Amino acid sequence: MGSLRFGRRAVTLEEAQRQVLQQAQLMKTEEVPLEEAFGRRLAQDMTAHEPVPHFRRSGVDGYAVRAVDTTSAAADAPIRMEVTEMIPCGSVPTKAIEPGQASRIMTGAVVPEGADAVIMLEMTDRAEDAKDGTVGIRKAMKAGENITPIGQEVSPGAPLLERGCIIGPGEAAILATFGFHRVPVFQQPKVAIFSTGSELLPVDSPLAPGKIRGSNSYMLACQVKGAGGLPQMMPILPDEAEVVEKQLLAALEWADIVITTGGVSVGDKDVLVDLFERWDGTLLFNKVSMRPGSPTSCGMWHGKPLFALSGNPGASYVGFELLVRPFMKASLGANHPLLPEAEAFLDVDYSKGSAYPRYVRGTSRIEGGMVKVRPAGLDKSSIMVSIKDADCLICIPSGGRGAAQGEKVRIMWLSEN
Ligand SMILES: Nc1nc2c(c(=O)[nH]1)N[C@H]1C(S)=C(S)[C@@H](COP(=O)(O)OP(=O)(O)OC[C@H]3O[C@@H](n4cnc5c(N)ncnc54)[C@H](O)[C@@H]3O)O[C@H]1N2
Ligand code: MOO
Ligand SMILES: [Mg+2]
Repeated sequence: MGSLRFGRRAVTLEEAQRQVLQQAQLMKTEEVPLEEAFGRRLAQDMTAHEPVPHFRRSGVDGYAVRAVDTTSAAADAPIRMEVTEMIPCGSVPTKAIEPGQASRIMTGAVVPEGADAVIMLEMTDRAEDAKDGTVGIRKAMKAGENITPIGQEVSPGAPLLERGCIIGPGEAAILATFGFHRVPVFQQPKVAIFSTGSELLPVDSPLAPGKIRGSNSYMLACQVKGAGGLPQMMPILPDEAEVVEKQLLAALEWADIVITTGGVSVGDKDVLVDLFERWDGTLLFNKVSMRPGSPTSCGMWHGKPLFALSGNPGASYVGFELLVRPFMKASLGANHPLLPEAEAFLDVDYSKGSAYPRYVRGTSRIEGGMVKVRPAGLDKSSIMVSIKDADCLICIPSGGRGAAQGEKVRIMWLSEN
């Protein structure tokens, strides 16, 4: 049994996160069509090169007029104006508005020169009813009314999007508006996911005595995908250090990140510990003062990170959220790679003390404008079934007493990206 198995020095979670983030390098960039960029992270800041709108735009269907011509207009005293033309969306007015004139105009169309207000159709007499080509204006207009000035929404040179942002609906609309039909995005990290353990069966296997179906790879692949990576589920690894070394080295040839689960504690068969005894990589840490996932280890091997997560499903899930996701987010240019934090109130007593801070999978609800949280299920690192109910991690400080119902606690929001 090697020296790394026992007497490990635990680093705090914050220290582990700092070390992991220090290793993160920005992914290379690529250009993809806008419609393929949804959910990806933008690889450069975007700035407006045009104003929006780029012409004076009518906000209503009606008539473009000079406000000064309408000062004495009223519902019972319409002013008749000569209608010069009809301006639909997408075309350009051909006539400037002179005193006493109006142009029929549609929402989104270009307001003609000379006009400084657009009166809604409902405030006019139907021009069609007048045989003389005039329209009755029944309301006094103010200058600027119902006209969006050039650049009101965005002026040229204004910042539009920051590098690292996720391209969602709002971002897609901005990119389309400004004609970015090819978008610079960060390449998605390729993540090799290995489960270790001779007890693990493929998911299509019937159960056998002492064996279980491996679920961590599937769970982690989902997490990787949500975090913007390309997961590759690898064959289940046996508890043999030479085989594990060979397989991981092969994966490091093409993967940007390698994740293993299991075999990282103090058991005789905990094969990742054996690997760390014999490899030529650099161990960053092999113990974190947190529950679950205290044996979580991380090292750099051939310039790539190897995250060795605990085998227990709860520990594996939390280890990914607290260490792997931040690394991935940082590699993809996110400004805030760590899980966002908030304050919440405990809905129930949590009496389990711990030598290490706990990151309890929690379910939140809003009551009276306050966030209330409770453990998503039985809080044991071996419990898998409640992971689906967690929307946050409840941070319980170390110490013997846990935390009482009603107590204010720090939480970290879990999200899909
Ligand atoms: N004497 C001690 N025993 C343990 C300690 C300790 O400090 N001293 N630490 C405990 C803690 S904490 C954890 S967490 C686990 C960590 O175990 P490993 O990371 O070595 O994981 P395994 O031993 O391989 O498996 C643990 C558990 O998880 C199941 N497992 C593993 N892989 C999968 C998978 N892909 N899908 C589903 N379930 C999986 C495995 O069957 C075991 O039941 O060690 C404690 N023990
Ligand atoms: O610290 Mo272990 O990873 O929870 O049971
Ligand atoms: Mg073990």
